[in-house]
Amino acid sequence: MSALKGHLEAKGLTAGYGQTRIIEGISLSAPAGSRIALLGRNGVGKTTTLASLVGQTRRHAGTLTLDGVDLTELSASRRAELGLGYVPQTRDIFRSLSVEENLVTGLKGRPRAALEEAYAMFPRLKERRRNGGGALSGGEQQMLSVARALLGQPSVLLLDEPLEGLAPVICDQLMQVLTTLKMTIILVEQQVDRALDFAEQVIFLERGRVMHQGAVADVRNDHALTERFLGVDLVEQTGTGA
Ligand SMILES: Nc1ncnc2c1ncn2[C@@H]1O[C@H](COP(=O)(O)OP(=O)(O)OP(=O)(O)O)[C@@H](O)[C@H]1O
Repeated sequence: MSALKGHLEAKGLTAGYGQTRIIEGISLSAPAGSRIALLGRNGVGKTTTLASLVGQTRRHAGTLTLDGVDLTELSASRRAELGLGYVPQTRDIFRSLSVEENLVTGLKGRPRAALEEAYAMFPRLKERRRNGGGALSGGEQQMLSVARALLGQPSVLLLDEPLEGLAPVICDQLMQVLTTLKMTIILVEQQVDRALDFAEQVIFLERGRVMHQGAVADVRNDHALTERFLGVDLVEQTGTGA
């Protein structure tokens, strides 16, 4: 059996939109199979970081490798083919296509029978497979967006605020599914508690830079860290303190 793939390594990534640099010198290492929460206050560059990893921003400096393969100069579509899966904050599903047609766009040449993987993961999508993407609830749209990314069999999955606007029970279901996945996952999420329950490592961003990378366990107990980078005292907020 081959070793687990999905070791993503960024070094000194500086990128933005046009001439504007939003992230500066981002270095991060996501070992194969690791789960990383990318956190920070609004506007610090979390979305831009994910978009830069998948090749959707303008790069000014830095390098990116996946399992030693240099992705730096590769297009977004080539990066996707090589294993980067992306679920953007906008859940970019096709509203005029049915659920099943949306899923088919994620197959990337795989046989249609692979759709059953998506339906097994999210039975709700099977029930709704003939419905238009635009007729789905927010939770169903998010399931569709995640399922479509997974059909491409990525070795790294980048998720941008997947829980935004979803009811708590749907958040529970989605996180439950994500927990079963055997791949590298980088999660941007405003629901910090859920992100920390899910991840092993945390990266804090501030003004487009990585300010801290460490184990979740250390972050949970460090009031100063969470207060500084998130503006919340997690220990107080969740009542898990002394
Ligand atoms: N397409 C764009 N063109 C120009 N500037 C942009 C664009 N998208 C984002 N920005 C700017 O980049 C900065 C970082 O935004 P980004 O969305 O990456 O942060 P974020 O940490 O994900 O924020 P949030 O938590 O609010 O989603 C912001 O100042 C934002 O205005």
